[in-house]
Formats: sequence, structure tokens, C-alpha cells
Amino acid sequence: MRKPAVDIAAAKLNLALHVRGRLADGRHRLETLFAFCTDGDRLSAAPADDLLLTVTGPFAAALDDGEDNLVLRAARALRKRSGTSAGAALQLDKRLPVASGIGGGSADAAAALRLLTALWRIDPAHATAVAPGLGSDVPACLLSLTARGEGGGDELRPVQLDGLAGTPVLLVNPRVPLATGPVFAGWDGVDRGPLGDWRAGRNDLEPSAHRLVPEIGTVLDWLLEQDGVDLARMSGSGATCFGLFADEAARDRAAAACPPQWWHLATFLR
Ligand SMILES: C[C@@](CO)(OP(=O)(O)O)[C@H](O)COP(=O)(O)OP(=O)(O)OC[C@H]1O[C@@H](n2ccc(N)nc2=O)[C@H](O)[C@@H]1O
Ligand SMILES: Nc1ncnc2c1ncn2[C@@H]1O[C@H](COP(=O)(O)OP(=O)(O)O)[C@@H](O)[C@H]1O
Repeated sequence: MRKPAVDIAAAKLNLALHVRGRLADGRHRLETLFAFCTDGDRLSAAPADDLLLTVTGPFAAALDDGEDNLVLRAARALRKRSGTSAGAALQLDKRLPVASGIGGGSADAAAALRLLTALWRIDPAHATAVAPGLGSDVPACLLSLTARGEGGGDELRPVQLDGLAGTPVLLVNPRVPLATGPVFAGWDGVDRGPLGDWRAGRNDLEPSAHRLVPEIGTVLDWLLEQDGVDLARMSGSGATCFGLFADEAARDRAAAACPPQWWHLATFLR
């Protein structure tokens, strides 16, 4: 029997996220810089007659393997669009916290699109076509490259930023799930200006997320106190925050000192 193909559903970061107003469809108009980590969830796909999903891993319990899992929604959308009748046995190793601003669900959906495009030998244009309908972040996760996102976050332009790849990162989440919708709803409506240099930029969703989950402030303060941290910010709608470190040893010292009640992941930008 053929070995199942495996794909890393890389954790997504918004290195900066500026909210510029509203779009005609009611979503918020964003200017963001997407970057991806070298770690994430793991998804595998093997040939099967039907579409099947099993979920394992540290965050499997936070998620069901039922019909509304983004992996199955992605698989069904791709099957419909491409006209194939093929199935797949999908296995998700859920390592990223759920509803946490690092796009775990979107990355899983994107990984499913990549794996099934290969397994079913279909035109990759079908995956590109169904991605936006699965979530605003799914096109960025399908690309999984450093990119500037505009519009709803789904108008993408890949960018090459010197020195970014390989940067040691520490992700920290206070283990409080935070849904995206209420965080956008709490944005104060003030356009604070365009995204230029991302390091000097902001996450405009941080104040709203912080009101809903005050621990975000504690996590950010803690990250900023760590030796060797160059920048600390919240990703997406939170509550995960990231610290970018000058070197791996400093990142590892911070990881070792991370309060045990928080989730953390020591990784790199890819
Ligand atoms: C905030 C961001 C930043 O990258 O990331 P996450 O925190 O989700 O990781 C994204 O914009 C989230 O993308 P995604 O999680 O795919 O969002 P969707 O499923 O499309 O929408 C979730 C909710 O956010 C709102 N939403 C989403 C995108 C956008 N530009 N404006 C919005 O107001 C939607 O109206 C919906 O209520
Ligand atoms: N495979 C999946 N992984 C994570 N979340 C999923 C998945 N499938 C469906 N969801 C739902 O999608 C929502 C968004 O999850 P996620 O992408 O992890 O967060 P965020 O958009 O904040 O980065 C969650 O509330 C969850 O119930």
C-alpha cells in the first residue's frame, strides 16, 4: 500500500495587521504582513472511497472530526469544484491551539487543498478557486509564503524580506480560545494609517482582543521582558502572541522560562 502523503499546516503570523475600514461585503479592510512558521499541524492523506477524517494530537479534544471541520469542508469544496468522485482518508495531528489567531483551521484547510490536489491529480487552479470561500486567511495559508495581504486579507502579493527567514520565534498563548468575529466587532472604527515598515507597525485588533482576554497584556509584557527579544506582538485576532528573537539560544531560554499554564511553541520563520 502507498504511504500517505504528509503536509505541514504551518502556523500563520500577522507580523503587522492594520485595519483600514470596511469592505462592501461587511468584512474589514486589512493591510497585513503574513509570515509562516516552520512548525504547525500535520495532515496526511491516503486514497479511500469516501472522505474520512480522524483527529489526534494535543488539541484534538478542542475540535470535532465532524462535517464542519475545515479539513472536510475544504475536501468537499475541492471535490465539487473539480468534479472528481474520489475520496481520501485524512488524518489531522492537531498541535496548534484552536481559535488562537495563528490560522490553525485555515492552515489545515489549505494543507487539505494541497494534498488532495496531488492525490486526485487535479488542476491546482481548483484549490485557488475554492480557498477564499473557506475563510479570509485560507488563500494566504495555501501560499504559505511571506506575503502582503490587502482587501479582506485575501488579496496577496508575496514579498521577499531580507533576514526574515530563519528568525527564531516563540509563540505564546494563554490557553483562552478567542473567536475572530467578536474581536473585529470590538474594533473602534479608527483608521490609524497604512502599513509601511512592518516593524514600526501595529496590530489594530490588539486593544479589542485585550478587552476580551486581559491575559494577552500579561503575555505581551512577559515576552517583552525576555532577554534577546527584538519585537513582541499579538497575531491575528489573538490570543496568541509572538516574540521574535535575536538568536536561538535566547529564544530557548525564554521558552524554558515560559509559565507552565500557557501554551508555547519554539519555532522559526520560514
Ligand atoms: C484576523 C485574521 C488575520 O489574518 O486572522 P485570525 O485571527 O482568524 O487567525 C483574519 O482576517 C481572519 O481570517 P479567517 O479566520 O479566515 O476569517 P473568516 O473565517 O473569513 O471570518 C471570521 C470572522 O471575522 C470577520 N472578518 C474576517 C476577515 C476580515 N477581513 N474582516 C472581518 O470582519 C468575518 O466577518 C467573520 O465574522
Ligand atoms: N481543523 C480545524 N482547526 C482549527 N479550527 C477549526 C478546524 N476546523 C474548524 N475549526 C473552527 O474554526 C474556528 C477558527 O479556528 P482557527 O483557525 O484555529 O483560529 P483563528 O482563525 O483564530 O486562527 C474555530 O472556532 C474552530 O471551531
